[in-house]
Amino acid sequence: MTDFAGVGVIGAGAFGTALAISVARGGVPVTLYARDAGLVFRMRAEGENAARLPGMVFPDGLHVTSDPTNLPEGPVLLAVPMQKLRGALEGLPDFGDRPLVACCKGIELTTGLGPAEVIAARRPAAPVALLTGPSFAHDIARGLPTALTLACADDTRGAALQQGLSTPNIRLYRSTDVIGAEVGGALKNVMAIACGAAIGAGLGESARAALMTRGYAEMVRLALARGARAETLAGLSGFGDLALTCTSTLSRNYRYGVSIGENALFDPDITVEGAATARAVQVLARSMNLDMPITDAVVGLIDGTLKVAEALALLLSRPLKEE
Ligand SMILES: NC(=O)C1=CN([C@@H]2O[C@H](COP(=O)(O)OP(=O)(O)OC[C@H]3O[C@@H](n4cnc5c(N)ncnc54)[C@H](OP(=O)(O)O)[C@@H]3O)[C@@H](O)[C@H]2O)C=CC1
Ligand SMILES: O=C(CO)COP(=O)(O)O
Repeated sequence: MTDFAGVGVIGAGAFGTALAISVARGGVPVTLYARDAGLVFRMRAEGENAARLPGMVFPDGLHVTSDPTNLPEGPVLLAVPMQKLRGALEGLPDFGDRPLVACCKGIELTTGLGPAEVIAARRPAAPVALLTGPSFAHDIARGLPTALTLACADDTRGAALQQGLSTPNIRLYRSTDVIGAEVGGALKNVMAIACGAAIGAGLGESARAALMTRGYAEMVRLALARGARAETLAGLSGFGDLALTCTSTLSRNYRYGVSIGENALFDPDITVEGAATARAVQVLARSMNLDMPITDAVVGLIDGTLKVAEALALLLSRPLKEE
């Protein structure tokens, strides 16, 4: 299935661990890097990542390390949260000409850049790609079928990665529209927070459908303004992930939104990419003179400057317009 000697995965969170399990099950040697040597010790002893993906037994061919120079020759997948990506790169070796594949979703708060752009800025000589689309880590690790987008500006390189990183349960579709795939993966989390808040506040399924649809319009608006293709947003990395994340209680972004709608507490240690990304997108959109009312509402909800009823009133009182 692959020409790669092996695959390295940076970040032993839920997603990095799930990807490592699936690729190794496909017969490709994988080394999973965690910065915490204690966690590496426990994962070796227990044959699983009990902290992030309990019950998912490591297959043969999956190795763990706390030394990032120990990764095999081949692509390196970066599966850390978006706002941690730049810092993670600073602590990692150069990796030469090995392809670096961003596996995170979001926009960097300090720069307005997406994950592939951050990697390209920090590692200008490396080939860069993006793996994104609708999938929960638990589904991947359980071997359930998933379809994702592998985006790479260099189509030849993208084809090799598509071939090499597809697994028995991950079917990869290829795209050269990296910006479109980045924007879709980032914005769907913002919209999932909005949908969760609506459901949590008892506004109903019709309100959720409206938010998903008008949220999709915001995704396309930002993507087109950044030079992406509209059809990318209609694919797995946009519409596909929007559909999954806005409708499933397995989504952390959605559950965070529900907690806002219910006025309930939410564990601050849980990764919720849409929160920082909503703020980053608001800044970006304003600098580009783009109208992003749902994103603005989500920022207000997260910052506590808006209650759900006030956000709703703001959205509903906007001037009527063509769809
Ligand atoms: N979970 C899912 O179902 C999916 C997640 N994703 C995306 O994957 C990305 C990661 O999410 P997920 O795995 O769920 O997050 P988790 O919260 O489960 O884990 C994040 C991991 O990143 C590690 N990390 C943070 N900073 C660094 C660093 N500087 N160097 C090395 N490792 C670091 C953390 O290590 P430590 O514990 O030491 O802090 C932790 O293991 C997100 O962008 C998310 O949107 C995409 C699809 C599905
Ligand atoms: O990206 C995901 C599904 O595609 C995971 O969503 P959450 O980060 O909201 O759990």
